[in-house]
Amino acid sequence: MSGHLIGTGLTKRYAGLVANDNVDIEVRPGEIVGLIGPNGAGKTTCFNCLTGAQKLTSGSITLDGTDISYMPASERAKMGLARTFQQAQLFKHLSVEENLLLGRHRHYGAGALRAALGLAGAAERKSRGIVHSIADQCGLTEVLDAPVGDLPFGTQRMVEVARAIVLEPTVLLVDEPGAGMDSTESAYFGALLARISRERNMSVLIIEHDVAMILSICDRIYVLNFGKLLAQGTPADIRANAEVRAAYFGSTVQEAAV
Ligand SMILES: Nc1ncnc2c1ncn2[C@@H]1O[C@H](COP(=O)(O)OP(=O)(O)OP(=O)(O)O)[C@@H](O)[C@H]1O
Repeated sequence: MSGHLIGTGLTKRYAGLVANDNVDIEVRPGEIVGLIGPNGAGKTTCFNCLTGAQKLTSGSITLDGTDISYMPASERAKMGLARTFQQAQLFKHLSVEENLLLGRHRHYGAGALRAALGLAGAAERKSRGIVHSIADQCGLTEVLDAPVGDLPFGTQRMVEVARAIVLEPTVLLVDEPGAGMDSTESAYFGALLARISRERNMSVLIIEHDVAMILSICDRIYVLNFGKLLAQGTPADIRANAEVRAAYFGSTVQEAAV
């Protein structure tokens, strides 16, 4: 089974600061795994190292048994590792369909671009078919023709997820999708993401500050604090962990638990 990502001893140093300090993290095939921690704990740095946007200072990463530690980001993406960004990487004036076709074009060449321009051949039709089926899975069929900038914020976040999924990844890294959403939107988003993950058999690693959403959708959770792993375990383990409560949750976890 594919979609197995393992980071071992991940360490990233900036001048005078260790943003990730010997972090071991694993996402098994089909799992939804949360990565949480206070601001500045090193979560996005961890994503950047896993995807290849930043070079590790030390440590190693495998994807389905292949060492990808020194592989360029584009190669990792071709191997099945995709991500979303905290600031969505979308063209606001283009339609949802055009954004998804262009997202596919970045990795699959001119076929998708020709499809975006309406120059349909067999490859282009295939790209368009895949984009439509992913849009459907992500609940975006009704808004395919709408300019992304006109859509509600939560829908834009789902377009960002769909833009990553058009690469047909086996592992998707989702960076703080709930930022700017209220708790209802965030819960809806989390439930939809969990369903997409199950339907596509796609592993997910998600950074999120909305603890209630993380506790409800994740199989396992890692907690980072000052660049180090503070705890890991099931949602029940994390809820019960006194160190996590003290360092991070405060009363939030009690609210989330009820
Ligand atoms: N390019 C960089 N150069 C120097 N320091 C950096 C750089 N990027 C991040 N840092 C520092 O590394 C630490 C970890 O940052 P990171 O963005 O990974 O944390 P985070 O947990 O994702 O935070 P947030 O929840 O606020 O997004 C912070 O102290 C940050 O200021």
